[in-house]
Amino acid sequence: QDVRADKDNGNFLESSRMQIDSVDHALIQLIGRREDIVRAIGRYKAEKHIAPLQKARFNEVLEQSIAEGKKAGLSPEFIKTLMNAIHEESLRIERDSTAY
Ligand SMILES: C=C(O[C@@H]1C=C(C(=O)O)C=C[C@H]1O)C(=O)O
Repeated sequence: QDVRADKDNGNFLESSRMQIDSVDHALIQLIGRREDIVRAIGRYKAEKHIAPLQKARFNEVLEQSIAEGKKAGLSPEFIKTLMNAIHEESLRIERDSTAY
């Protein structure tokens, strides 16, 4: 059962959840911005006949993200899961971009 207003006298939960909603909003906007760039790369690659998947580049992205995650107290396993999910979406978008 979810804890709501009755047990949240100082509104700690409510205000913390508002902060989470705001961070989530920013997170989604940022991922959208990232994928806009990917879409442009996808169009460029289609024109030049370059494959969407670039393993060496993605490994670089992964390593950089794992290092950044470490500074932010996030586990390498979590960063790998997160970045792999984002990368999957990138590849989907790039394959779509060839249609434009
Ligand atoms: C965006 C690119 O295309 C793909 C997507 C990547 C990403 O989302 O970071 C990285 C490498 C590629 O597999 C790229 O080649 O840079």
